[in-house]
Amino acid sequence: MNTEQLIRIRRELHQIPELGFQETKTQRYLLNYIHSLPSERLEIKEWRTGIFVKVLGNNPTQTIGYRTDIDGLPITEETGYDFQSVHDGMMHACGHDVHMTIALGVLTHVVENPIDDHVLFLFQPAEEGPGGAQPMLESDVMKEWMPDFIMALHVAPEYPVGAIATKEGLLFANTSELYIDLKGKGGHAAYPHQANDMVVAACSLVSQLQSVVARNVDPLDSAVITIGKITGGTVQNIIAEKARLEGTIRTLSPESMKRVKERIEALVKGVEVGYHCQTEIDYGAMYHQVYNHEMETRAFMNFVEDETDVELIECKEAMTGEDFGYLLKDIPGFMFWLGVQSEYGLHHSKLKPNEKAIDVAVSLVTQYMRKKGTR
Ligand SMILES: CC(=O)N[C@@H](CCC[C@H](N)C(=O)O)C(=O)O
Repeated sequence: MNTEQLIRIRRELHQIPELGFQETKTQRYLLNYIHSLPSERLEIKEWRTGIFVKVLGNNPTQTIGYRTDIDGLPITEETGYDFQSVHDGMMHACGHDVHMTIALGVLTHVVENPIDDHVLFLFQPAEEGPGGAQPMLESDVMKEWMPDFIMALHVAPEYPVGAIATKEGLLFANTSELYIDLKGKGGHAAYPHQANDMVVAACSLVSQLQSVVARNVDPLDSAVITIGKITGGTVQNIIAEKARLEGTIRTLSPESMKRVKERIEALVKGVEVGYHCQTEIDYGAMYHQVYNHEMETRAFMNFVEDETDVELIECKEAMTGEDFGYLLKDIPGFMFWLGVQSEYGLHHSKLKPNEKAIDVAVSLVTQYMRKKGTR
């Protein structure tokens, strides 16, 4: 596929972002494209709003896996692109449009120039939540088609266009969503002594939560608690009966996730007592850390350095989460960042990944697959 076709695909996908497990138009778009390829070597299985595609190898002894995520985010786009999202309040603000395009580029290449081994492509829904990797891994299709190795990439606005950044071992954090509901007693704004105000309780709790990372986590370890959304109350002159905090927790080990949660639970209990209210905590979706297999990652890094012109950056771990971590728990492989140099970062309404990175990634991934899967 040439650059022009890749960019057209990226822009078309960019226009139709959909939330996790609602990616029906995206799935249709991907299927239409995949069905346009010569079919002799292809086996295609739909899985919920995702797709498994197996490209049969010439002389297979193993299966190489490649995963892309396909969902968008609930963000109103402000890029000013003339191919802006046509779905109100939704945007590909985490680069999954670029990820899908690269996967289609690699798939096309492998169909047109088969390697010895089979290649399995996972078009995975719901990476941003509630998580598609784990159920996809547990699916019957995966039991039948389980790859021996798997790789994936994620765009990185902070790195130069087309550069690759990765490391052996821990790459992305453990994550857990965090939802806290507070229920007190509403009332007239002029009679605070007769009510239990949940806006005040929620504000206090948000401040207290900051102390967990500052005071309960070893400074040489790392953790993040971000509250991204607060809702509560009805109008300006009624004391709020209910409030809800929505956030996420990030830690560098499953053990510190447990400790951070214990501290959050203690603080929420304190608010319950202190503000005479009922509380409920829900941890929503949790993602296992992305842990790159040492040997596989080192082999890839050596390949990038010794056999390509692509810039290789040995990066630090990041507090981002990725449910690709579940796949790496069971299958040897790795993930890497692909530099797309954008002024605005991931999850920003003005994220503009540089499209020049697409060609670089398609060529790099296909070259590596060919090296791994040809005898
Ligand atoms: C790469 C990236 O941005 N991934 C997301 C994963 C979200 C996990 C879950 N919904 C959560 O918020 O904990 C991220 O926010 O890091």
